[in-house]
Amino acid sequence: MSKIRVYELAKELEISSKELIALLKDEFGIEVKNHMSVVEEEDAALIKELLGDSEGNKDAVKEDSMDTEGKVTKSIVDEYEEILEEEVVNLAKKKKKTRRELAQEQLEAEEAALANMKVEIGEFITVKEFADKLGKPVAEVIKALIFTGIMAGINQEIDFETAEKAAKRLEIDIVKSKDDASGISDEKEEDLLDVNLEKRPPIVTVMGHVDHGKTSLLDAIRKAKVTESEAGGITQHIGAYTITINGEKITFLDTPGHEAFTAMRARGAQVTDIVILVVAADDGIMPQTAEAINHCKAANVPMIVAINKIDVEGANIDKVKQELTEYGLVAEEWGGDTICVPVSAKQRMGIDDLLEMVLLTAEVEELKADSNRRAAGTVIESELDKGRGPVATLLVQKGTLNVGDSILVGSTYGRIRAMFDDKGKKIKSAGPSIPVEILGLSEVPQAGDKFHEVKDEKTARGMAEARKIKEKSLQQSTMRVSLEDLYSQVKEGKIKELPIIIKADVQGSIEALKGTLEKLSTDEIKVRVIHGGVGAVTETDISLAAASNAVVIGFNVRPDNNAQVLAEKEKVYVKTYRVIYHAVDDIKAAMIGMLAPEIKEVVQGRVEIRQTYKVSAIGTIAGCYVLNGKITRNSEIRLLRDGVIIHEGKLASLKRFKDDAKEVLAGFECGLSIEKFNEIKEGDIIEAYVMESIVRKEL
Ligand SMILES: Nc1nc2c(ncn2[C@@H]2O[C@H](COP(=O)(O)OP(=O)(O)OP(=O)(O)O)[C@@H](O)[C@H]2O)c(=O)[nH]1
Repeated sequence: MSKIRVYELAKELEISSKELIALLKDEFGIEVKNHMSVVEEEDAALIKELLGDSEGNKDAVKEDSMDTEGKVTKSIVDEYEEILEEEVVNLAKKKKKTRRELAQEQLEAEEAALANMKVEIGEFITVKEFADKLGKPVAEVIKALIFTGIMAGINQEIDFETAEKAAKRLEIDIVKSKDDASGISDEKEEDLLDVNLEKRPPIVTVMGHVDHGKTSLLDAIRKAKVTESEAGGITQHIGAYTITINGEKITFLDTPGHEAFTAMRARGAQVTDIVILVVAADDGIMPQTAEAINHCKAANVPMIVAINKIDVEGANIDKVKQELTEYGLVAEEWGGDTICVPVSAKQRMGIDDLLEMVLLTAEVEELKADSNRRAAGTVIESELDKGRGPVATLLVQKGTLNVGDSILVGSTYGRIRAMFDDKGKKIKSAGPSIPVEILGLSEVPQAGDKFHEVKDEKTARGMAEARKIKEKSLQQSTMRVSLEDLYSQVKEGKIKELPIIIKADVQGSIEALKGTLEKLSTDEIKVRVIHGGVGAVTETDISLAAASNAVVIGFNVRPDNNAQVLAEKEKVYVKTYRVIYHAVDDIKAAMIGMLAPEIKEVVQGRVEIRQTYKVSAIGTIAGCYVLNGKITRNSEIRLLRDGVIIHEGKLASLKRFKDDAKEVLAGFECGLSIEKFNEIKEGDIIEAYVMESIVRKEL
């Protein structure tokens, strides 16, 4: 077996023999005596590979080009060879396997270490700090950022996602650090901060149909628990309050109704632990009760039913329980698991029982939080006060919030200057489930925004600014589920369920659609109707859809104006049909990725009918006002009464004063008549639209 001498190898590797001898010993476990010792060719090749010289051009090394240490006479060389060769070879043979293995292991370990060597960074970092962490020149990092579409200066803060994209270009892996100096990380990492979980008070929202007694019940609860000394002088100060019963606290959110609840949820904030559903015993389940039930179910929040107004003549508790069963809520006393408590908000009857049930439910839910960590929670309400500046009611959900703390709230920030409790009393700190009013924010945040305590105001400001930039780009890119991309989303495993909200002109259609649609469920995707209701598609439906990532299907009804605006803002997919099987076909096709090319309807505007005249020769002529957009002579139109489609067709005439008009814009009056249709009434709305043919993208 041919061998190579240490000095020859050292020469090839462009290091000194001394260095090589040390390297052989330390890194490869090969012990050689001096520069004249021999190294087996195989080992030498491996060493060369590891040290970067794969050529292994040992022939180029000549004896007379030895390094300084190699200036020895031939006879000494021979002598050494004679004495040592056998020894070294024996040693090499003995160690050969181990050495090779060792080298191989070393190589593998290094590769693994390289693969795992990820740079940790927090949620936000300045470009300079980022470059330092990556060990790259700032200019190179800025260049990488530009390639990812971000123009950033050296001191500008970038968020983790942006950093990740830039790092990818630089072929460096980064991970979000667990110990983020800013104090904010994603929800999962947030949970890591919860070390010492203790019981916390439940947060309760009251929902129900109009006039069933939500406000009265909240009043009754508040008054029942106000101590004698407080009575009279205390008016509630903020949109949430905490009461104490049997030494235990309960926090009530004082914005009754599911609109606020769902609007918050659409913003990603779920603060309510338990919902009290108020149903008047003399009225039973009404449309908004049903809506509330569906909203709670969609949010997976436990409900307690308060059967109210039991003092009223005609109150029928059993009838309410019976009606509840139609919504899958079976009273406990009937063998189900829905707690029903008969109460009278007016007579203050049953209030204590109700509160006890709330505590019991809270117990079962095991509501916990760590009060010894930095604070986090949600904005309940906010306003700009002339004298005090931005004022916000915050619900602390984790940790303890103190006066002087710096917080990041949505895309605004501040340092808490003053803090008040629900009775307007100045306080210094607040723990989990406690609502407080705070001063000191730079701007008014939005209800539903989350807040986080951060290490200082400077960090808070930097992060708020970075969030604003991010929000802008997000606004352009957020897309909720739509039928067009349903199939690809299912295939990519992004969704496993298609929640649907159905609005129709009659209850029968809802039932029919619900049954048929839910039967379309496959192993890959479950179709689930989360809410159905009679009437136009409203803002509440859109909020629920946004909160649940649902699509809205209208049957013979249309979205009202506000709903249309909100749907556009929230990017909720709304589609209306006039034939049930068209809706079913569409969903079926979307699920298997076979949506046919369609003619898409583009709404042009809405016109309000203000007056009608009957002209015997022509029929009904309507005096109108264009509310928004425009109407054109050739528009397709549909006539809506209370959101329900009464007629679809074309215009017979469109006039401005006496003259025929091609189009009339928002803010102008016009006269019109409808082809073969005379039943126009004051207050009706005409929706003008055109059909545009769009080629659906291949799914
Ligand atoms: N007899 C009787 N009347 C009640 C009771 N609870 C509420 N009411 C009355 O019912 C009416 C409606 O009560 P509210 O508390 O305003 O109902 P609400 O659900 O808050 O109504 P909105 O805020 O309009 O949605 C009021 O006239 C109350 O006085 C009750 O237990 N018994």
